[in-house]
Amino acid sequence: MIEVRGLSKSFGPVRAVSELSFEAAAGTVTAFLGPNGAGKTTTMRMLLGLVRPSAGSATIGGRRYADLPSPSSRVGAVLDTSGCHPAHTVHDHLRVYARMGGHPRSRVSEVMELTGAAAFAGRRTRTLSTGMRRRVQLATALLGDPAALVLDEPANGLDPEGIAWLRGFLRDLAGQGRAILISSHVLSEVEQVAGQVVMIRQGRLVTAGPVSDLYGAAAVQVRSPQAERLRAALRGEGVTVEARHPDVLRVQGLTAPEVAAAAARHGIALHELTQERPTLERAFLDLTGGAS
Ligand SMILES: Nc1ncnc2c1ncn2[C@@H]1O[C@H](COP(=O)(O)OP(=O)(O)OP(=O)(O)O)[C@@H](O)[C@H]1O
Repeated sequence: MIEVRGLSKSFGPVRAVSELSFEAAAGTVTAFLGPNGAGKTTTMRMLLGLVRPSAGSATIGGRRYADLPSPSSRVGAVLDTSGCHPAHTVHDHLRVYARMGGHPRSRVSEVMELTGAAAFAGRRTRTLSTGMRRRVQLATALLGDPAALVLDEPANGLDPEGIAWLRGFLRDLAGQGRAILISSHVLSEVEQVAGQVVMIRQGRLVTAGPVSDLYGAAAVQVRSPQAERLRAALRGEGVTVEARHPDVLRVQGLTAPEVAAAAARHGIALHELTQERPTLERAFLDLTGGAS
């Protein structure tokens, strides 16, 4: 399990991370979300022992990175800066990292097969596309078969096919019982793969919980030729109904099935019923009650 407790980091006057606490459990993909500059990379770098916290702790399996025996067998990481020697082939690169981590040579071909990097094993790393590079980074992270993965914006630069592959891959890895923490500033990129979300803004926690909670706050859009009657039928505590058009309402505080059930009870025809997919910004606004 990946655990962050009361974690803070200041760079001079900049408070990058502020009293942050959350965990990423085994067997789950946890999305670490926040706008640019929110403190995601700094938090991940503290987890990986690359930045020293000003206060608090960041642990993997109960230990700080620096105290982990054979760290690459405990946690695999993909950071934007994870470099490859440009003249090395993919195969050479993985062999070097396997040797450094004390992992058996047989792992090299295993991780190449797992990530699809086997298809370009002989290519020099400087000639790789972004998508290929991501696969090599993931292969490197998996050399030690770690129970935890910390991936900073792993979908960055991937095309839709690459993103779809990554989703399936991360789901499989989590299904094997690993704790996976992935950062992103795009909710749609991670909502289909993550079970849990941790949202931060300006270094502070906004919310942590199941990804489905985000939709609790999301609105439902409904089109009906009897919109005014529907609006009256939906009236209730905690429900906000806003007319978008003469025949379109945006409803907050009810789920799509609840809106459909209310319409059915009153014999009101519906022509369209859509659960809005919140953008990260929208979810932030809903969750923070509109405070930005
Ligand atoms: N080494 C550093 N020195 C000074 N300030 C830093 C340093 N690293 C990060 N910061 C600052 O800390 C804050 C958080 O940055 P961080 O890179 O952790 O955010 P992020 O959520 O990963 O953003 P992004 O999505 O843009 O990658 C920013 O204000 C950034 O400018």
